[in-house]
Amino acid sequence: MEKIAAIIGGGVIGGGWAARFALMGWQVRVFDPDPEAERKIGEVMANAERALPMLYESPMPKRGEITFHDTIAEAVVGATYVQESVPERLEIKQKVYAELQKHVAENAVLASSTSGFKPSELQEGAARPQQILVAHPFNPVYLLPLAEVVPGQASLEVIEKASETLRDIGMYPLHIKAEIDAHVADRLLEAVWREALWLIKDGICTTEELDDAIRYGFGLRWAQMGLFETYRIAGGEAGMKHFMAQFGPALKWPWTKLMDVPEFNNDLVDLIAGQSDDQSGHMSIRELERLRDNNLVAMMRALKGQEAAAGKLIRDHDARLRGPLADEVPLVTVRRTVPVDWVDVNGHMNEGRYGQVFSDASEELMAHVGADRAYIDAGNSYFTAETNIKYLDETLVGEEFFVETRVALGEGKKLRLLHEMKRASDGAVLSSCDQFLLHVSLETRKSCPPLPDVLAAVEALADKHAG
Ligand SMILES: NC(=O)C1=CN([C@@H]2O[C@H](COP(=O)(O)OP(=O)(O)OC[C@H]3O[C@@H](n4cnc5c(N)ncnc54)[C@H](O)[C@@H]3O)[C@@H](O)[C@H]2O)C=CC1
Ligand SMILES: C[N+](C)(C)CC(=O)CC(=O)[O-]
Repeated sequence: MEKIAAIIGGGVIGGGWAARFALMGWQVRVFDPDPEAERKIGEVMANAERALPMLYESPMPKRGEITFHDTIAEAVVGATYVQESVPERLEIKQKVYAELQKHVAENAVLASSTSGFKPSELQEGAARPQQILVAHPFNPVYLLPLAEVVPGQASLEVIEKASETLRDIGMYPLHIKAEIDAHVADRLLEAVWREALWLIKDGICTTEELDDAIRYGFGLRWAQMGLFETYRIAGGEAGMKHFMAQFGPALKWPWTKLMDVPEFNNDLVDLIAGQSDDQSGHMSIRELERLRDNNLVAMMRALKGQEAAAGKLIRDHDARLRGPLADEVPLVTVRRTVPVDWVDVNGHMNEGRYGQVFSDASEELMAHVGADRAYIDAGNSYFTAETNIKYLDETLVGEEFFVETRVALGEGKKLRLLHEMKRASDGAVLSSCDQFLLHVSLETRKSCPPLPDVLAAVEALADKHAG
């Protein structure tokens, strides 16, 4: 069944949702009265399609289309999931929900991106309050996985459907059971923001120094473990109890001004905006976005290797995206995008990564002939004895490519694979690899014939690929 999402409001956040849904294979229908909405979403999509596929080793789903519609009624046709991202004004949001509920399917999910409103405020006066909930995302929506799901009066069915949809597009639905203004994460962000405004206003540090205080230290810690696990470790062997005993009294010391808000006036705006211009004014917002996206991709890919938090989530999603190989000649064993962390000082994919690409291709082929994880765990495998890689053209960051693999020889314990790595946009051959493998027993660490089923599958492929 075609998956259809409607995006109501296509600004910074709606654009990010549209891009994530489309890149994950959903048809996306947008309503936004701004005549510039299509251009703006196009620009967000350009950044998103460069960055999001870099997170994955598996082929991405076939991209969905983004279409633009003149009314809410038209935009919600066929939608099972609607994400509202109109401005943070309660009266605008409530009007949008009244219109939505006249046209949308009764079993569709209506989710709001609101940063601060409680679901009960959105549900007030609605025809079907149980259909509405909050799914609060983080910018850039196409890369950051968290969505705070706050149900209020939403039914269990709607909560479950919303969570399932969010997981389908690679997100992490965090169910916040009680509703409060600004949910959980924005409460924390707002507290840090207020304290930061004081520090700048009082002349303690500049915007740049404050950013340094985060990005060289605790920001890195938070990205992988959050607050409480980090502080548990900081308590030493005695853990959290000792940490609290040591730092508890500081709660009463003047370490924080959080109860107090700096006066929001033009002087404060000019002070912060002026320092921010000095710090980052040499780059456009789009350039800053690309820098941010590269850093986020590299960090999340590193966490993927450690199976930590967001990294583990993406790794598991990767596994769900990976299907069996299509039975075609030649076999397409790899389809992916060159991520930022694979590029070297020459600005192209480093030669070491080609080895990884062809190793991934042969692993896929092995799984295809039955030499999969279970086969290896049972004590049999193939070892590579020789590879000859030719680098034929440059492969650049963000480029999509695929690998075609042929079995050139499949006799007894010998397996010879010919791989060709091709650019997806024009089919140009970027690299080739002639790889010779030997079947081995993992017990004796010596070569031996494959088990009969694997040998038969290898021989069948060699026949199919002959010539
Ligand atoms: N900007 C951020 O960092 C984040 C914002 N949010 C939330 O997302 C929502 C949207 O915020 P942004 O995207 O930042 O705002 P934005 O101003 O960039 O986008 C709002 C869009 O809604 C459109 N719009 C206005 N009235 C509309 C209507 N009646 N029907 C359909 N579209 C309409 C506008 O033309 C505009 O394109 C807000 O609720 C905000 O709290 C959530 C997470 C982060
Ligand atoms: C500033 N903000 C309240 C709109 C921020 C958010 O809601 C989440 C984010 O992306 O930081």
